[in-house]
Amino acid sequence: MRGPLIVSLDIANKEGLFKIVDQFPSDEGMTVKIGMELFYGEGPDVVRQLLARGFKVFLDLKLQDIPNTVKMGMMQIGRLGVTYTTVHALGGSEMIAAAKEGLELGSEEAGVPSPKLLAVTELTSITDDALKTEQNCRLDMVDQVVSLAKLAKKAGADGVITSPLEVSSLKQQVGDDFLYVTPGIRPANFPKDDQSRTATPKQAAEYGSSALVVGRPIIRSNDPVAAYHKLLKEWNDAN
Ligand SMILES: O=C(O)c1cc(=O)[nH]c(=O)n1[C@@H]1O[C@H](COP(=O)(O)O)[C@@H](O)[C@H]1O
Repeated sequence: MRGPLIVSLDIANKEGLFKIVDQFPSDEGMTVKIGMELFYGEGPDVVRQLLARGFKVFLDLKLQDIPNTVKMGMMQIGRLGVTYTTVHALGGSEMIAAAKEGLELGSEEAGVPSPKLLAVTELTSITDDALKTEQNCRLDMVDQVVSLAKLAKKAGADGVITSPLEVSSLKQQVGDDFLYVTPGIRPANFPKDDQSRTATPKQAAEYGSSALVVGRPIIRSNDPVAAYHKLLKEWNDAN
């Protein structure tokens, strides 16, 4: 079975959040992603409320700092009972290993399962050109993403975040025993917004994505539940 279609709830406050969330049945084990906008405004209580309603939560704060600071931050995240969380792979192998250690310590202390640690490779907003001219990277996008994914895997991450466009190379070069979670998902005819490396749910399935992350095409829709089910069907029905 295919992994989840994770709905990214990039919304400013609890009122706006629950206006959308309450339209979805919470008994389907659906996974929702909370990012920095909501978390900085509302704090960890909003995560607890979503968990209490039966949602699985992906807490996406993309930590990147020295290893000890990340470890201590991840201990706090580990206590919450979320299913996934993120670091930037560019923080390095020691930082990724420290993040994993922090998650395990925090979750063990709280008696909840340890969240899966996903390392962000190159953001899906980064173009091939920006990789070369702004990051001064010698590698092509695919090779850079593969290199970061290998580093993240060796350091103990459970998977990476990347665009669907790199997934088939990742599966060949990094292996099937690793999660490839892909944002940058756009239905045909939906604007790219600030995303650069995009694909439809069907294309992402064909490339071999483990799970999708979709925000604006669902939450900005007039009917978020219908938009979710349409994309979910496209994801589940693809070969
Ligand atoms: O870590 C992420 O989730 C992430 C990584 C990345 O490279 N690109 C990316 O878009 N995301 C997140 O995925 C979501 C995509 O939202 P939409 O572009 O609205 O579908 C946002 O919450 C981003 O923060």
